[in-house]
Amino acid sequence: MHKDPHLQARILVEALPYMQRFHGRTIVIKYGGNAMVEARLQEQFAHDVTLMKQVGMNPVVVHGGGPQIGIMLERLGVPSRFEGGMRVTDAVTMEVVEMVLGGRVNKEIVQAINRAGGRAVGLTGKDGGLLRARPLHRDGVDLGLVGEVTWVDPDVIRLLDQGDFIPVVAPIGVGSLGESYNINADLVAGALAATLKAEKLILMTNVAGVLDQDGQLRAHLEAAEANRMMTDGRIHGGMLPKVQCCLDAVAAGVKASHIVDGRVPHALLLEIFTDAGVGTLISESP
Ligand SMILES: Nc1ncnc2c1ncn2[C@@H]1O[C@H](COP(=O)(O)OP(=O)(O)O)[C@@H](O)[C@H]1O
Ligand SMILES: CC(=O)N[C@@H](CCC(=O)OP(=O)(O)O)C(=O)O
Repeated sequence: MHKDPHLQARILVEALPYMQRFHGRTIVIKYGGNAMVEARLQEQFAHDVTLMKQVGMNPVVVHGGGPQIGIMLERLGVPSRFEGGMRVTDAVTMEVVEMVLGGRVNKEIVQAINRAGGRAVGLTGKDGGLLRARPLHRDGVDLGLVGEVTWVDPDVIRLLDQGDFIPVVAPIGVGSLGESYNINADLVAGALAATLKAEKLILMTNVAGVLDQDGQLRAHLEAAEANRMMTDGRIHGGMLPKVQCCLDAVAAGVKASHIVDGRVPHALLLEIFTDAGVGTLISESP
């Protein structure tokens, strides 16, 4: 399955203890960035998730798709803008978001995992009442149908795990009147990891991890230092919600949260099965 002999050797030597440690455990993965759009990386991701399942873990995939939504909105001539990293979502935009995320993107990932030998099932937050949501209010800005998760009903995920299926979740929530909400995928992954008391939350992105002001990768950040970096501006922009979501997850009982470089081939396997890992580990302060 994996053609890189160097990687094969490392995994053979280092993986066994991790396989034992994570057996039967839930690992929530936010899949996004280059790893999602580059065909070769997507194929590797699908193999990695399938392997995790085959050796007894319960991977749960939450996917993004911002760029794919942007392309479709442009094609349809629907203007789009972001406020504080969130796509302002009116009713027409929501229709497109639901079609692109719940349809095209979700099924592409399901198909990639199935092709790799896994059994994936695609869901949105509407399926089985998985993700209840309400409007996200931020600094008085009206974001329309952008949502935040208010309640996770994990029954459908547990059922799929027991049936040896790999759940693939599109970040769409449902309101009390059945209306749809567009939720940032990192936030959905964090909420799911917290509810499932996951062993790990892994956010795949397009940078090496959390960088210091001199561009050095921080391989490990404890909560107190992560908070300092957010306050003094070393962590800003799109990295802010990621780090906040990792901190929320560990505070809620997730053992460790990781921000990993999805541009690295087999980033997921390296993170889970090797001693060094890739990217930044965020944990509670001792
Ligand atoms: N300390 C930091 N370390 C790394 N990236 C940071 C940091 N602070 C801000 N960023 C920015 O956050 C971006 C990652 O967030 P984002 O683009 O929203 O990711 P994604 O598209 O994967 O969700 C980086 O490209 C970088 O511009
Ligand atoms: C509210 C909001 O902004 N939702 C995102 C949902 C998709 C997402 O989060 O995709 P990425 O992880 O690829 O950015 C959006 O509309 O783009």
